[in-house]
Amino acid sequence: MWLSDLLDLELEPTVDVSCAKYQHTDVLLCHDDELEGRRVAFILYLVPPWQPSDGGALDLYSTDEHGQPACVVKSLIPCWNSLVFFEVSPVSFHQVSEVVAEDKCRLSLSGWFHGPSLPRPPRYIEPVLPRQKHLPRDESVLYEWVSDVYMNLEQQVRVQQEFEDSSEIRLPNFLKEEKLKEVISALQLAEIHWDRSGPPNKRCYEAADLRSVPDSVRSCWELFCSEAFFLLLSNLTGLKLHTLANDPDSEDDEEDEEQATSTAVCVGEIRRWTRGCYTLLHDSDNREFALDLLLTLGCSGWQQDFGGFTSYVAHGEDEEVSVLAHSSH
Ligand SMILES: O=C(O)CCC(=O)C(=O)O
Ligand SMILES: [Fe+2]
Repeated sequence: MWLSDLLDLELEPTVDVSCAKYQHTDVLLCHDDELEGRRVAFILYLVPPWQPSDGGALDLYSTDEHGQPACVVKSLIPCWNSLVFFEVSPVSFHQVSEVVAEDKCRLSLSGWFHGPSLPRPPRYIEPVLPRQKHLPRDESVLYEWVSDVYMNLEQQVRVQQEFEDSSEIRLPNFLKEEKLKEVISALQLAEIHWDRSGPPNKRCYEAADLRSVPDSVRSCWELFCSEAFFLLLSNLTGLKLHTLANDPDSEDDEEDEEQATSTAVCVGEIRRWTRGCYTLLHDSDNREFALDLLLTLGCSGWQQDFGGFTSYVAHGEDEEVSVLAHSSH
């Protein structure tokens, strides 16, 4: 009644409540709480004396012109027996920042009051990143960069078979050792301009401004975008990523002609992942076939519990279909 009067809205007599416990390293990433009928979110904190340096703040986000979360504009430090509530709306983005205190437990009772649903604005559709056709580079770029073993035709057939069986493959020692070293040290030494990627309800990591990367990094980048690399990838995967690639599935010329007009394109980024970085599953706006390629740099000695793995979930399913842990490259 009190809340209904205060907010001047009709609330249902029942309420959702649950108890949450956040401890060292726990976090709840940016979300808006929106679900049919949820109108007011509340949290009652049952915490020991809490400092901003303990983490675990309830961070509230501003939104941009597309209604997407932009930056944290308010951080509420939990406090014993204090009640926080806010209206759930398409712009009520918030997160619980990582608890960094090692020995404190952030306990809370939280839930939602329900009422008539509000009309929602249409979901924002992100523009797709510009894709590019391959760069005209002949196969000498492959001999310069790619380990000899992957240039061997028999080995390419073996890789292709394994890829076709499991839809994923890890190619250890893919780049020539000296080239890899060159790229890693250039990445470490150079003054690269890193931009934070968002919005935080979808992703949070840093991407290099390609204009600021040193030459060896740019050359490595161009390797992956090169015409010769598209052909190599076709051989390694059996996918027709280039008009000249063999396509074992198509025997008639008509199909070949059709595919010739739809040569693959590529898009990518040089990303830096540090503590607190993530990408979140979200409804993707355009469903398409794509080959994901990841080259991890500077991750030797990486261990499972460092995090930073990539997980794939099939559309409409809850379970992961595969998890790729990071290895040296
Ligand atoms: O515990 C908090 O401060 C917020 C929790 C929350 O946002 C949620 O459970 O949806
Ligand atoms: Fe929430």
